[in-house]
Amino acid sequence: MSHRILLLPGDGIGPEIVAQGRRVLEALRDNHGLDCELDTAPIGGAGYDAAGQPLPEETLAKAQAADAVLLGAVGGPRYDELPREVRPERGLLAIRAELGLFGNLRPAMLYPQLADASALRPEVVAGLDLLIVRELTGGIYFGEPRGVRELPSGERQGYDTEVYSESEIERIARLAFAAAERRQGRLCSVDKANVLESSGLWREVVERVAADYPQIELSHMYVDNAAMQLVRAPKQFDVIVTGNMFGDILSDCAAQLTGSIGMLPSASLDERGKGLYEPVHGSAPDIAGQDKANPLATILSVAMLLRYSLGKSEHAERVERAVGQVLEEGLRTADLQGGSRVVGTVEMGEAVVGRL
Ligand SMILES: NC(=O)C1=CN([C@@H]2O[C@H](COP(=O)(O)OP(=O)(O)OC[C@H]3O[C@@H](n4cnc5c(N)ncnc54)[C@H](O)[C@@H]3O)[C@@H](O)[C@H]2O)C=CC1
Ligand SMILES: CC(C)CC(=O)C(=O)O
Ligand SMILES: [Mg+2]
Repeated sequence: MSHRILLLPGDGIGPEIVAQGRRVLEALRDNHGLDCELDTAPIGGAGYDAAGQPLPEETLAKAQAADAVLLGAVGGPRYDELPREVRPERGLLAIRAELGLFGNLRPAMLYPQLADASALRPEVVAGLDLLIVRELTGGIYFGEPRGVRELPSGERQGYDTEVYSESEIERIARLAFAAAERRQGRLCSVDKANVLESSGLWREVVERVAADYPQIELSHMYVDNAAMQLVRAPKQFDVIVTGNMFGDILSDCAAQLTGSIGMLPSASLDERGKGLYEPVHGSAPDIAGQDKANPLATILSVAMLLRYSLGKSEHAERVERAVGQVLEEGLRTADLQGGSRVVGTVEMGEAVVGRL
């Protein structure tokens, strides 16, 4: 059966890095028996330019029909003056919501070849392998009401709402407990239950779900401490489960432990395991169009796509081994310290394809 994969390059460095992800998929198709059909559609600022909406209807229809989606990144200064409803980032939030992608898996793993590139001392990060499970379609990024209102004094006030229902918390908790079962059996739930009502309920529901997973060691941590612990002693974590905004912030923080945000892939899954795959980083306008972006987070997202949505673990491992090999050979994009040769986006992609 041919797998339909939709590519959504987006904005900024998005087209450059997705082009390298595409080459990997094409090489697997042409030389390693991966039966797939690739299609492309605009999203984010590119969607706005093409169709006046950050998530054009045709793009959504293609994504719904696809077996898996690979996305680059959206956003950039060109679009910052647009009304908020049509900003590129709204297109990303909308596709996550429309596809029901509530479960965002963000592994942060240190390739041993990058021990020198980590922001932390080698002995603190050696062997680092943690997984952040971020709730992706609820919380303050989606909560209503939101907006800017005028107070009686004439002053304007901006407001957003953090909301989580029991069912939303329960399904992300189950996904995280199941992930912990397949890993080292430790789950840390991160919240701000000392202050927020929504976090109080979060903690209560996670505790309730824990009764079904007696073999998992569950702990709770406030998000401010979790940010500190991630940079103090990250290996204490196996799986972290948290809400949308806390997970967004903590995963950028975890990126630095692995050497660069250009190394972090992600999978966003629906209830049936259908998914959208994207690097954790954004559209990096500061380096867009300069052949400087690290394509490895996108290429590692291709590996996650192969594993989770296509059930092709052998192909996924082939991609991950190829990434390890180019790092072993000393190739580095400019965001990564160390190595013996700095290469651009295209050359890094070519090198991975060459090692497949
Ligand atoms: N998933 C998405 O599409 C996301 C989009 N954004 C959007 O991206 C735009 C820029 O946001 P920023 O806050 O600057 O975050 P960013 O992640 O785009 O960039 C932060 C820093 O990391 C660097 N960086 C990011 N990816 C890299 C890569 N692959 N290789 C080398 N260096 C890389 C950038 O050059 C920059 O210095 C904004 O419009 C923002 O809304 C931000 C985060 C996620
Ligand atoms: C534009 C944001 C909604 C996306 C983001 O920062 C993320 O998902 O990591
Ligand atoms: Mg983010």
